[in-house]
Amino acid sequence: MPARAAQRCIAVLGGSFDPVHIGHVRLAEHFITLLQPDELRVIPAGNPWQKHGLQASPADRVEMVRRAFDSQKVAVTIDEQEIRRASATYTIDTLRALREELGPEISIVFLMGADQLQHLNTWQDWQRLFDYAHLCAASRPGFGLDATQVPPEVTAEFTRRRGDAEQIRSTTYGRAYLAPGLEVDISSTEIRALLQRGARPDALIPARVLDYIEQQHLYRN
Ligand SMILES: Nc1ncnc2c1ncn2[C@@H]1O[C@H](COP(=O)(O)OP(=O)(O)OP(=O)(O)O)[C@@H](O)[C@H]1O
Ligand SMILES: O=C(O)c1ccc[n+]([C@@H]2O[C@H](COP(=O)([O-])O)[C@@H](O)[C@H]2O)c1
Repeated sequence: MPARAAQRCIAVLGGSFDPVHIGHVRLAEHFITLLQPDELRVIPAGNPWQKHGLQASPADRVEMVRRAFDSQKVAVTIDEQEIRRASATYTIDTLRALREELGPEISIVFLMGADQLQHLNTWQDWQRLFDYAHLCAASRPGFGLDATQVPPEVTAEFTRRRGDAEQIRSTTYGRAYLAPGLEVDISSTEIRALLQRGARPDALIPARVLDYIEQQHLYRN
């Protein structure tokens, strides 16, 4: 199926979100500003096979994500498909399901931070991801986007497929985009450690997410 003109554009942010933080929100907002999508689809991972187990339950992660993305300029959908799927979470399965659900005339744009770009070549069927979606990656402190930090085959694929924001918005899949300039030095790992020590990382997490963490006594041990 050749890429065709897109009627609408959906930006997709997948993640463990254990817990969701301001880095995730800023990543999404960066691409919302750039691409002006019609919808942001946030997809909490069910069973992220490259991580060593998650601390919060799927239900808690879904509720935290709901709270974190409750005031965006675009429509936001929290999509629980990966949580419903029992098997390991592979993005290729998710994008295939999204394409099936949305049909051939929607631009699907999968967003990620540079840490994931740096090992994209280890993802299941990573080159086939472009058969279903565009891929956009943003910088992250400690993780650059340039060829010295990204595996050569990933850099080659992103160079070959490079598109601008308008091409990504207006075609359905197959392009790549690198966004330097996002420098939000926050990670879930750091937040879990702070919470475990009894700190209150209110500058790192949306207020309503921190309220939920406290109410539910999450990440205390
Ligand atoms: N501060 C950040 N800047 C840019 N991208 C980010 C940032 N934090 C997370 N991301 C991206 O968001 C997606 C989901 O990340 P994830 O939920 O694993 O958070 P994390 O902070 O990396 O978690 P952990 O510390 O547990 O590994 C990934 O594509 C990741 O690259
Ligand atoms: O498809 C894969 O093999 C794959 C490998 C690693 C990560 N991902 C996806 O990348 C997104 C961010 O993952 P993480 O581990 O940073 O939370 C999330 O949607 C994961 O399902 C996907």
